[in-house]
Amino acid sequence: MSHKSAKDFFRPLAVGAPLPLREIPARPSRAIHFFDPSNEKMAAKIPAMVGTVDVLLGNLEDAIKADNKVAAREGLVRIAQSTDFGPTQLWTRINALDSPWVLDDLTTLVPAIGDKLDVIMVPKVQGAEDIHYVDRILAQLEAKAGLERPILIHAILETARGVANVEEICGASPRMQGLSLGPADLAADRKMKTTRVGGGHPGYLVREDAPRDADGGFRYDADRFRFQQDLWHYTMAKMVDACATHGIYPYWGPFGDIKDTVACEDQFRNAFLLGCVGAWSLHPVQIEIANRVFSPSVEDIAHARRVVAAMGDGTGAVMIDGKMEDDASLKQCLVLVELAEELAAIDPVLKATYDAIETPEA
Ligand SMILES: CC(C)(COP(=O)(O)OP(=O)(O)OC[C@H]1O[C@@H](n2cnc3c(N)ncnc32)[C@H](O)[C@@H]1OP(=O)(O)O)[C@@H](O)C(=O)NCCC(=O)NCCSC(=O)C[C@H](O)C(=O)O
Ligand SMILES: [Mg+2]
Repeated sequence: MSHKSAKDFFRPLAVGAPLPLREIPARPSRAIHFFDPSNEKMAAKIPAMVGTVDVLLGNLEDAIKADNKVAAREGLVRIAQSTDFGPTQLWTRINALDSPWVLDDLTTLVPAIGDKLDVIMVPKVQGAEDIHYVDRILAQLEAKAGLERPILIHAILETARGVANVEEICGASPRMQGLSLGPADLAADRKMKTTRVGGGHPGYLVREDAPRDADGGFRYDADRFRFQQDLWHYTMAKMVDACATHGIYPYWGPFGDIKDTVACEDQFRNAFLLGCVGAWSLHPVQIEIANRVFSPSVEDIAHARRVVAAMGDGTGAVMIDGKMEDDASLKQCLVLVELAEELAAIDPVLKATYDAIETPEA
């Protein structure tokens, strides 16, 4: 595979297109809230959701009926043109690159609402070639529309080949903003034997060893603990490493069991702890879960600030509550403190909560 030279990497791909960004801005994106712009009831709710969610995403791909594809695209244009999004980002998910709709998605959206669109989510990305294709078209459309800032690209990791190529996907363009894990399509593509959208499976487990009976034989029929395992751990960790390597952002995707808010919270928290910055919300009830889970807790910030204060110039080692802290744990604490600062800048309630934490003297 041929790579661009370093000097060409940050050149615009079309004459007149905006300069690519050298750093992807760390904008809060705890919940990427999906809505169907062709669904009038849903669409009517969007203006009032501005400011309550970090990202509103007009979905054009799966979950939109084929007969409604054009209405969804036109609905998104209408909503974007008539709404002031304030601090909330506007994203869209375009149709798959091999679908009959994607070219019209791009050629309609960029001229009409390119100045309002922050990120375009591209589904079923297989390799760098898919990103290169969208990258060039976006540059041409941006140049034609006279846009002043580049629209970023977010890829969904939802094919086995995409997972195998995750590193080259992350590094394919300076437009790459992040990746989401799409568990439903990925399960199908891998021929996993599940029927769910995210979450675990009661059959994917590890069982406690069989106890022995008095004769030393094994009692295989005894009641034994079973521990459900995480179907997604490998892929999520691989995605997080690839994103961190390339300075872009990883996200958990959807959790389809809307009523099971407890398991949704678990799924989101696993993602948060492993390095993801957000997850998708499919229903209004999932926004609060994502906003809470992907914001550092008061306890974590209180502890992190203590470590920062105790570590002074950042070198050496100290004991806090019986635990050794050094520059490696300090760096972890700074991740949380910096995230809290970014979130406080857009969320006044969170700011008041973090401000109220007693901070130790340095
Ligand atoms: C999941 C839903 C179909 C549920 O809709 P519904 O049955 O209408 O739910 P409720 O009756 O509880 O709704 C209550 C009210 O809230 C409004 N509503 C519902 N969802 C949304 C929303 N996302 N945004 C805004 N408003 C919403 C309803 O209209 C009700 O309003 P009212 O009657 O006035 O009180 C539905 O939530 C839905 O379609 N969600 C989005 C689904 C989606 O986008 N799916 C695609 C992403 S997941 C995916 O693609 C898989 C992935 O790619 C992979 O491969 O893993
Ligand atoms: Mg999908």
